[in-house]
Amino acid sequence: MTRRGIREGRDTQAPDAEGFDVEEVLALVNDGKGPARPAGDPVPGRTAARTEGAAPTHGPRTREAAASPADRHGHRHHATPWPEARTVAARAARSQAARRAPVSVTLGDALGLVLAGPLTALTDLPSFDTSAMDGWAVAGPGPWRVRDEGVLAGSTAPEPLADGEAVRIATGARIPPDTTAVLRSEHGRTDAQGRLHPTRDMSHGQDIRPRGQECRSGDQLLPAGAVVTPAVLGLAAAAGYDTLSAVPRPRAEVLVLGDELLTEGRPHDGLIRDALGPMLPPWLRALGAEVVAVRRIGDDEKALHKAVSRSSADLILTTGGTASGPVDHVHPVLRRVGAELLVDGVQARPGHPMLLARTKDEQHLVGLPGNPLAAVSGLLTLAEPLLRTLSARPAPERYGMPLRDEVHGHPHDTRLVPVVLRGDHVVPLHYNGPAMLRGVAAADALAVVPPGGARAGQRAELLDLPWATAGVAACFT
Ligand SMILES: Nc1nc2c(c(=O)[nH]1)N[C@H]1C(S)=C(S)[C@@H](COP(=O)(O)OP(=O)(O)OC[C@H]3O[C@@H](n4cnc5c(N)ncnc54)[C@H](O)[C@@H]3O)O[C@H]1N2
Ligand code: MOO
Repeated sequence: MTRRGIREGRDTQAPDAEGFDVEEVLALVNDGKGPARPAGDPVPGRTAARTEGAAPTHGPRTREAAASPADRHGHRHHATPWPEARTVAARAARSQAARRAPVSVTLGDALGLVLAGPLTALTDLPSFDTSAMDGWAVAGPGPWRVRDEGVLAGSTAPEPLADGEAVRIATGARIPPDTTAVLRSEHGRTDAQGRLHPTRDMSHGQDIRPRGQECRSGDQLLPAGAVVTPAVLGLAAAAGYDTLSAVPRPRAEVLVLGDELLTEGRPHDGLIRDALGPMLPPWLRALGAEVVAVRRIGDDEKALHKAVSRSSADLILTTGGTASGPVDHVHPVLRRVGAELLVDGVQARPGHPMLLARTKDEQHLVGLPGNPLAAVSGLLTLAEPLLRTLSARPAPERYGMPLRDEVHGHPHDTRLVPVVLRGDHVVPLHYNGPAMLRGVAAADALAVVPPGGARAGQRAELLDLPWATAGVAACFT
C-alpha cells in the first residue's frame, strides 16, 4: 500500500473516532482566520510569498560539502542549501571507517535493524507435506474406510495410507505417505457403515501443501539491506533462524547545553524547562540510533570540550550554542578538536545555524540549534540522513501532497512547516516559530516550503514524523 493509501485509509475513519478532534486543532490551523497572534515566523518572508509562481525548485547541486571554517559573525555566506545539506549528511558516513561491523542478534533484539546479509532459507517451507485443512487424508477415490487414530499437527511420521483408506487429519499435520488428497471436514459424510463419502468433486492433491511450496533450503528469501519488520521476524523464525546478522544501531550521545535549563518543575526566574532532553532520545531511537548517554553540559566550554573529545559515540548531538552568542561554545570546541565542518549553517528556517562536523574518521557531530523547533529541523535535515546511512536503512520514498492553504516563504531559505493531513491535502499549522513545539506536537509531518513560499493547492514535499506513520508504540519500542 502506498503512503497515500495508508493515509486515505486512515482518513476515511472519522477523525473523532481516534480521539483527535479537528475542531480542537483548528486553533492551530493556518486558515487565515486563526489566532490574532501571527504564526511566530520571524523571517522577512511575508511579501515574498506573493512571488509564489516564481518559487525556485530544489534542484540537485554539485558543490561538495562546505568545508569552510566557522564564521562567528553570521552564516549566510556559506550556509548550505537545504536539499544539499541532506545529501551531504547522507553521504558523510559512507566511509568504511564510519561503518560498524555486522553483529549477530537474537530475533528478539533485531526489530528495526537492517539485514547485513541475505536471509537464506535454512529449510524447505513447508518442511514436510502438510494438510491445509481439517478433514481427512484420503487415498484413491471414495468411499473410504476411516482409521481409528487421527493425525494431529506436530505428531510423528504417520503410517502410509492404503488405497481406499482415510484418516482424520488436522490443519498443519504431516500428510501420510500415499495420500492423494485432503477432504475438508465440511465436504465429507459418514454412512451407517462408517464409510466416508465426498459431498463434492475433489481433485488430486487438493488441500495438500507440498514440501518446499514456499521455498527450498538455500533460497534467498530477502536481500541484504532489508529492514527487519515484525513480518521479517516471523519469516526468519519460520525459516529456522534463532539469530540474524544485522547492521548495529549507530550509537548516539546527546549533549544538552545551556545554564538556563531546568529538568523539572515550572519555568521561573528566567530559567526554562529543557524540552530537548526528553524529546531527542526517543526520536533518535525511531531514527535507528541507540542512545548511549544524555549529558547536561551547561554553558561550560571546558566541559563541552571534554565531553566531545572523550565520546566514543558514532554521532554526537549537541543542543544549543550553535549561534554567535557569548556562551555559544560549539564552534570553538570543534576548532579545538580539529573537526572538519561539513555543513556550517543551512538555508533553512527554522534552524539555520545547524551544523555537521566530522570529529574523527568514525565519528560525526550534529549541532542542533537551541530553539526547540529549530532543533527538530536540524534533526530531520542532518541527523536523520546521517543515521540512515550509518544504520544502512533505505531512503524513504519522497512524496508530497497539496497544501490546503498558502504558506509564506522565506526569500532564500527553505521552510519546514508542521502540517496535519486532512483528506487529499495537508493543512499548515500555526505555532511554527523556532522556539515553539505546539505546532509540531499536533502535526503528522513537516512540509518543505521552498524559498519564496507556496500557493494553496501547490504540492509540498513532506517529511514524515515517525509516529504518524508507524504509531508511537511501533516506532519507539
Ligand atoms: N546574532 C545572532 N543571533 C542569533 C542568530 C543569528 O543568526 N545571529 N540566530 C538565531 C537563531 S535563528 C537560532 S535558532 C538561535 C540558535 O541559537 P543556539 O543554537 O546558539 O542556541 P542557544 O542560544 O543556546 O538557545 C537558543 C534558544 O533556545 C533555548 N534553548 C536552548 N536549549 C534548549 C532546550 N534544551 N530546551 C528548550 N529551550 C532551549 C534557549 O534558552 C534560547 O532561548 O540563535 C538565534 N540567535
Ligand atoms: O530560524 Mo532559527 O534558525 O530561530 O530557528
